[in-house]
Amino acid sequence: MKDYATIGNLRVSVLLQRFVEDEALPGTGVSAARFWSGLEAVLTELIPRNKALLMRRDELQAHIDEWHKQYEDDFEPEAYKAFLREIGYLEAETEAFEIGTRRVDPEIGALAGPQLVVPVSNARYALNAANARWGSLYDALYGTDAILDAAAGVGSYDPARGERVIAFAKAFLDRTVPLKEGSHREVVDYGLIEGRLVASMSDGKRTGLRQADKLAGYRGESIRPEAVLLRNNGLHIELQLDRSHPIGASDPAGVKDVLLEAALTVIMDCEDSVAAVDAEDKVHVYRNWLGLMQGDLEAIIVKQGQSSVRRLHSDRRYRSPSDAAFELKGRALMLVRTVGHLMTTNAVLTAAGEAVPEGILDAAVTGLIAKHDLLASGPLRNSREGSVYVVKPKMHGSEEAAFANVLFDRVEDMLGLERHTLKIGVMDEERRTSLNLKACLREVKERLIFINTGFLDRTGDEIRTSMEAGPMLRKYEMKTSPWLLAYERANVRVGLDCGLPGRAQIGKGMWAMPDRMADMLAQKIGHVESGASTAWVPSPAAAVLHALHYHQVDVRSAQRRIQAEDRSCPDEMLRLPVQRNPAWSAEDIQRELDNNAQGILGYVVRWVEHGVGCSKVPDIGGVGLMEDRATLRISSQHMANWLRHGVCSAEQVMETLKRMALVVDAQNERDPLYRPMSANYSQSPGFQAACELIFQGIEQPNGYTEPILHRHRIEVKQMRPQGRSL
Ligand SMILES: CC(=O)SCCNC(=O)CCNC(=O)[C@H](O)C(C)(C)COP(=O)(O)OP(=O)(O)OC[C@H]1O[C@@H](n2cnc3c(N)ncnc32)[C@H](O)[C@@H]1OP(=O)(O)O
Ligand SMILES: O=CC(=O)O
Ligand SMILES: [Mg+2]
Repeated sequence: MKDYATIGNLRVSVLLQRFVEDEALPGTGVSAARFWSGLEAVLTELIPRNKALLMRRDELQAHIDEWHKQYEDDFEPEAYKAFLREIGYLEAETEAFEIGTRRVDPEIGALAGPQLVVPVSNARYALNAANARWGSLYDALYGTDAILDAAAGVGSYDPARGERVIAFAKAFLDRTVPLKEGSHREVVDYGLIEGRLVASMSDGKRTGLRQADKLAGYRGESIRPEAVLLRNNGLHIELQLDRSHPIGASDPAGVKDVLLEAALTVIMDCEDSVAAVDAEDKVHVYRNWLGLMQGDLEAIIVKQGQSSVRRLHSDRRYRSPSDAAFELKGRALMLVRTVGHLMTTNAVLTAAGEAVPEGILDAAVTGLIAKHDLLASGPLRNSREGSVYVVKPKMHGSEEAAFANVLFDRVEDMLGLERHTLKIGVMDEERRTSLNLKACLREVKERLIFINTGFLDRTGDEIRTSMEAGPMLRKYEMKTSPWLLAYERANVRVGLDCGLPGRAQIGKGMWAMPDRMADMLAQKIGHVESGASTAWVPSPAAAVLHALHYHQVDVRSAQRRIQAEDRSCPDEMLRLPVQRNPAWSAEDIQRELDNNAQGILGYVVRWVEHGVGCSKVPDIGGVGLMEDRATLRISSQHMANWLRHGVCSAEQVMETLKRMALVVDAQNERDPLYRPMSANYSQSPGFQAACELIFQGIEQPNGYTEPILHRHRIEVKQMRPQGRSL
């Protein structure tokens, strides 16, 4: 087969071989022979174990399906618990322990702030995300609906809107870095004298900061600085001063912007927000990660006819109040999310011609690439502590966490890395992990750097696990249902009990309405109050706005309060989100189906036909929702569940899909590469994939969408090799 090279007993796609040998290996001190023989050894050892873990998932699901076929949701909680224990779904209680992770960067261990997620396949967005460590508060407020109508932020500058933005920003300064007297609104000049901030007021008086130690530094001349650096709850705020700038000129103190330290960390995602189905796609994803780790990734940006090159930002230079030069990181600390244990990739084949577990290949190649950062081969550092931060999704229970730990051990050995260099962020997003979280964390306790409530996958798993118990609640009711609230609380509790603060993040999930920033400002503070040291945001502007929450709430104090209160009740997680005796009207049912179908089609058609792994898709109310594979898992499993329990018929689902396909076609009509699904439903790969996800939803392993999406995307790529990929 000409596309594959035989290396030892493996057959490696030539695209991958060339990438690894010509681009990734040079400079790492790892030879090609060592890499490939190491990979072969890891695969030989771990493939059987990986397969056994997947079989165990199916076995447990089959037991649970049987139980519900017998009892539906009519059983005593204790009997259900005993059953889950008996089949090994619920693991034995874990003795108290604390994690022992060492060499973590402050962004993970010491600081609390937003975590941005980005599909690493899109270099333009990935660079933007890495640079979102710092973001303009003025832009985030002006360009979104955070404080004013979003529509008004488009077009030429609106001074009235600008004034509201500035007033908001100065009120924020008054709350977080207040002056001894008066307001930042009244300041006409900022300067430093003898290491202290001096604010001259419009009435001629001078004042300083109420807490002098909130001054962190400055840039320019101390008496006439171009930037004043402040710090609150560990996060920096830069007042940018420039009277020659149009905004600075109209500001009494010459403030042209307030820059916030925003995305402390960013997850470069190789998983649910990307569509990578073959060696070509995998190499594209790996190449961008390499560019980030070597510091030379570039993207050409064309805006309003002007072309520019986007690169990683340098570190930021300041002088301290006592006049010593220092730098702050200019980029978010980068983590990489690899895939889970389920999928295989034909980028590498075993001697028997089998595709290998994609998660194993990801661990080896992303780890190899990160060695460039560890060896400081490029101009910019990611981890100053010499760690590689890997986020591991979709693990079920402690045996799968233990498997990840062994995999990381083996990859460290093959790459010549010190033990526990590869850190792990555990996505708490499958029911078997949530219920046994402590046991899972114990398996990775020397390398754990985060837990995160991935509530989207978790909801999909909740639906699939209890599929046979009855019809599920409507989708919008899930977010406030008892199991989910218990899961969110238990996660924080376990994180605190296992000593994560100081060593690892306790993280919360994604804000999935990227255009609804006012709602995010109002609601996402709840994440910080609930003890999370980070939470996911979908865009740089959202990172800036979410950073405001960490100025408002001191996370460590919130965590101490939570530890003292102990309101978590893990057994509540076992309350099934089943709607007993549903009394939904025909309109309610149709609305739910319409909404799910629109989201599924809008996302799937772009995934399968264009290789776009994350999209903003309007729901039936017109609200743009971030859709990725996890949200697709929820919608498709939900429809499969209602079909299974006769809430709707197959004909109704098909009618709904065809009607919604017209809506999605209309939404995409300006895209010249888009092929309408309604032109020929039976020939539309997107439409067919959507149908399979619903009508064959119950047969999908744990309700995952990857197998169907991959199969259809591969077919499309074979038919139309020119199809775009992001
Ligand atoms: C359940 C889970 O697993 S959640 C985790 C996976 N999900 C994600 O990673 C979501 C990440 N977010 C995204 O991919 C995008 O924001 C989407 C798809 C939701 C919306 O994308 P778009 O419709 O293109 O956004 P929109 O047009 O509003 O904004 C585009 C601009 O914002 C920037 N942007 C948007 N999202 C991001 C991001 N996550 N990181 C960096 N920059 C971003 C783009 O770079 C672009 O700016 P540019 O022109 O200067 O390059
Ligand atoms: O990965 C995140 C989720 O919510 O799922
Ligand atoms: Mg997920």
